[in-house]
Amino acid sequence: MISSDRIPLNTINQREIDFFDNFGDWWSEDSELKGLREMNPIRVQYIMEQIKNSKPTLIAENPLFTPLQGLRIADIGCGPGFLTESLSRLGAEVVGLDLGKTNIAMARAHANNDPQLKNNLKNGKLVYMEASIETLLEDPRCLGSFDIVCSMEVLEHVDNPLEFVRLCSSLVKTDGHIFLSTINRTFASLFYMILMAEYVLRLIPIGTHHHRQFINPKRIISTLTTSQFVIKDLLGLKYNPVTRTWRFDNDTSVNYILHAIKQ
Ligand SMILES: C[S@@+](CC[C@H](N)C(=O)[O-])C[C@H]1O[C@@H](n2cnc3c(N)ncnc32)[C@H](O)[C@@H]1O
Ligand SMILES: [Mg+2]
Repeated sequence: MISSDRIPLNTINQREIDFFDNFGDWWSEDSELKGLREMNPIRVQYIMEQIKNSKPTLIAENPLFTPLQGLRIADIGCGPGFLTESLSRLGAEVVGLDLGKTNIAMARAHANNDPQLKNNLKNGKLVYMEASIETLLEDPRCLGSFDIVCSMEVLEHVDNPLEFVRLCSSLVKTDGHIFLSTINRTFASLFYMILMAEYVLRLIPIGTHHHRQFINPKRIISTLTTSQFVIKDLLGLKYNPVTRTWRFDNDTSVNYILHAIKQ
């Protein structure tokens, strides 16, 4: 697939997929997973700022407020489509892919409630696929075919996450972008993301995260660098449980997001 001289590692962790496929309506205000939706504005802001800073010409100048028009984006592990919908509204052609059957059904149903997104679904500018990245890559036309690949809060839920990063990176065009967000493997992430967020503040369901699956950004950076990417940015994300909002922070010891460009 990526290189014919090596056997690809399995990245699918069925237990994780089943876990995320059983949360009812993630879009609801009372969803136990509403924290992910609350994270969406800062991700969209990050993606737009990073693209503008590194390649202003990618942002289309047009009167329809669709600055991502003309770009092809893959959102891997899209859940019920929080980021996917935003990118579609901004004018991109987006493929949202997730192995959760209920998540993909929820994503399609939610998009069908909005006239613009419904139209995008109808004309194939917004596509949801119940599939793994491995399945997507079985179509050789997908290799190097996306301007932007995003995978947000997924790496800590797959097996062999660095293989998953390599698979994501193989979808990106030369000069294209990859955006990844996940959780660092530190004492701080054990304290904040598991003890505090799951057990004390009950911000996310107990059992959502496993510390051994958290990843140091250096490992992702090194994988991307050996896959011909130049790292453009690595930034921490901090959550305020009182205002229920996220902000950027230089501290990457818990949540972080990164951006790289393929050479
Ligand atoms: C924490 S959720 C993140 C959802 C979305 N990216 C967001 O941030 O709003 C993780 C998602 O990854 C999906 N997932 C986990 N492993 C996957 C895999 N190997 N292939 C596709 N999707 C996967 C799960 O089904 C789940 O929807
Ligand atoms: Mg997570």
